Amino acid sequence: METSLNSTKESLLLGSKRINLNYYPICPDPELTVGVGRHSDVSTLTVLLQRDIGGLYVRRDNDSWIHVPLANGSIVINVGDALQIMSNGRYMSIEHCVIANGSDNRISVPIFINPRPSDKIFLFLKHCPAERRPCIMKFCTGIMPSISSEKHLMGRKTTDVAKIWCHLF
Ligand SMILES: O=C(O)CCC(=O)C(=O)O
Ligand SMILES: [Fe+2]
Repeated sequence: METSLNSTKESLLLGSKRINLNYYPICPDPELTVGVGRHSDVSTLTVLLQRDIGGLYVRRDNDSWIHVPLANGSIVINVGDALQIMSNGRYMSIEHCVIANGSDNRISVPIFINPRPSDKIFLFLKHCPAERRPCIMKFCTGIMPSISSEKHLMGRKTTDVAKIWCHLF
């Protein structure tokens, strides 16, 4: 079956891209520092390139974390908060963190693929079974970076705060 891509939807999913270059200097006592604290990305998807050093952990449940295995030349794809919102939780954003390394410098290059800041994102209703009521109906992605600041998050995920904020729209 041939399906053509709707360019309006494409820009909602992938309309803006940002690349970060992360450098984590070697740390003699990694226990005493934080590489990157636990968070989920506000993106639709994040494409992550990392050197063969390791240190990226993803959360499995309340108490356990999985060290993302390193495969030569592989990339990691993280589901972000925007996709969680648009899919009404069918695809959940993944909480992750980075632990500093005791024996080598670490470099990573995340490419964040996002809706454009001016976009309002909705869940795609036709992909939402009738029995599952939407948690977040409409959401202006321009405010996501401010939600994800520590002040507003207070230990919660961006999507949890969005459930409260969305009532303002
Ligand atoms: O350095 C990494 O592997 C991940 C960095 C990260 O999670 C981020 O920049 O959002
Ligand atoms: Fe991240």
